[in-house]
Amino acid sequence: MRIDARDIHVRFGDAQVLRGVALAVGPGEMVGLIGANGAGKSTLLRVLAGVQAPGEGAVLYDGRPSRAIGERELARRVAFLAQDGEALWPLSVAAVVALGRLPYRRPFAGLSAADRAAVGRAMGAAEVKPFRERVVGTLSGGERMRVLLARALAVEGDILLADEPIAALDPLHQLQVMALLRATARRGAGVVVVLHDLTLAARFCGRLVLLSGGRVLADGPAEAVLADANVAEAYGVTLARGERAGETYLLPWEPVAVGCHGHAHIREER
Ligand SMILES: Nc1ncnc2c1ncn2[C@@H]1O[C@H](COP(=O)(O)OP(=O)(O)OP(=O)(O)O)[C@@H](O)[C@H]1O
Repeated sequence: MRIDARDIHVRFGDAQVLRGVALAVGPGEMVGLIGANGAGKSTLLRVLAGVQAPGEGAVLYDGRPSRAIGERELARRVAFLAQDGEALWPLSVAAVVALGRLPYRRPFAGLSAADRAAVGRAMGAAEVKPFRERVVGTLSGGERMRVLLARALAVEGDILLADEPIAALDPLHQLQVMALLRATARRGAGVVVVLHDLTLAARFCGRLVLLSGGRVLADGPAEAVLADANVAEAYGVTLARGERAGETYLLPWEPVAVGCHGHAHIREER
């Protein structure tokens, strides 16, 4: 499925959060959505998921608006992992992951064999099987995040929208979840993942979309999107860059100096 957001405007009260954002994602694409705190990444993801209506603009799913597809069909095709899924419910891990199959189930019907297989695959991929019987509210933050990821994977949709899925994870699980998302894209899903880690964004995402000031400041391969000028404008920092085995790593280094006219400029390396 192709998801195509056109000229999206979102305003909350006086704050214009998105102003004319366009983003189209096709099957097999792994897109990293990046930008500073408050740049509008979660808002855009919610718009793509169909849970936040834009003030202006439209989101098309294979050329059709969500109302032409229907809520249930959309929920089967577009999986959404929200940022602050607190999930302190008194439910077992397996029951939470099974919620990902709700769009497939008939009212009051249990899990079908296909549902159980999808739940098993998702729990295996997100490595939550060891605590499948635990109550989800008793898990650590990172464990819980992997359970919510498993719930989104269990949907086995055409599109996976994941809002900061690695923010609470230890280094090994960060790498594993990024690899898992990339594998999901390689199997044909369109994946959009919100990230703050620019190294992992650059390494794992074939395409980055950088939001700043409510607009798309840059959209393309990591080398181009993470050019010094874009990073300075979007984040107000310089990056230190290094290379390992042909891949670049990037560290936030220092705030950009602000010139006398209020223009940010990057301090020369000494
Ligand atoms: N329901 C709302 N009501 C009012 N303001 C909102 C609402 N939702 C978001 N905002 C504001 O819109 C802006 C964008 O929020 P959003 O969550 O999309 O940012 P983000 O890029 O995901 O940020 P972060 O990196 O901090 O998660 C923020 O300034 C936020 O305070």
